[in-house]
Amino acid sequence: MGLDDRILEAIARLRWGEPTLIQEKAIPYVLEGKDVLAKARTGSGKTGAFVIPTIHKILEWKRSATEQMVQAIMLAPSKELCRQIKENLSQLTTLCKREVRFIDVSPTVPLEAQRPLLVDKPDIVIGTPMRILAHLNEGNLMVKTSLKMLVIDEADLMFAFDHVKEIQEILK
Ligand SMILES: Nc1ncnc2c1ncn2[C@@H]1O[C@H](COP(=O)(O)OP(=O)(O)OP(=O)(O)O)[C@@H](O)[C@H]1O
Repeated sequence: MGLDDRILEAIARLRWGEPTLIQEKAIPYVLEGKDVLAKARTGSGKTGAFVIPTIHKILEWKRSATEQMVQAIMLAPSKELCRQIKENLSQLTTLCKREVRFIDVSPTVPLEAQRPLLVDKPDIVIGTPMRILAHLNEGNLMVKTSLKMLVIDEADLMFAFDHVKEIQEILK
């Protein structure tokens, strides 16, 4: 797939021998910059299917970047799912920690406590739709000119639990 060596080494350390089917199918499209809508059963490696190409793209963009910016937002419907994405990112960025920075702004602490974390403009911000929207509205998170990637994890749950309005607001 032409992935960055630091990602491949992290994958090797996790002892993930082969990509899962969803990873094999989805990753090349994400790398090409296409919009991807993917569906697979629980435990099939969906998180890796979006986390791996996001890390690769950020490493690629950073080679020519002149300033630090928020480039990707990952939305999940609960703080537990946000934590899962963050753990996956931690595992897969062990060899490029300095280059790829991320924070989880799910509602585990008050909004105000997260403001200083966003000042540094991490490359990836993970959060629930409501919390991401609150940071956008407060001006803590500014992505209008920098955002390159938006991930909606568990999209079926997101829409079932009526996060549609928040997601539409975020997209504006
Ligand atoms: N290529 C791979 N090879 C081996 N194990 C993998 C691979 N990709 C992911 N895994 C492992 O498989 C497990 C399930 O992955 P993951 O949580 O991404 O699945 P999921 O499809 O997102 O599940 P859910 O629908 O519950 O969110 C995790 O323990 C993860 O570390």
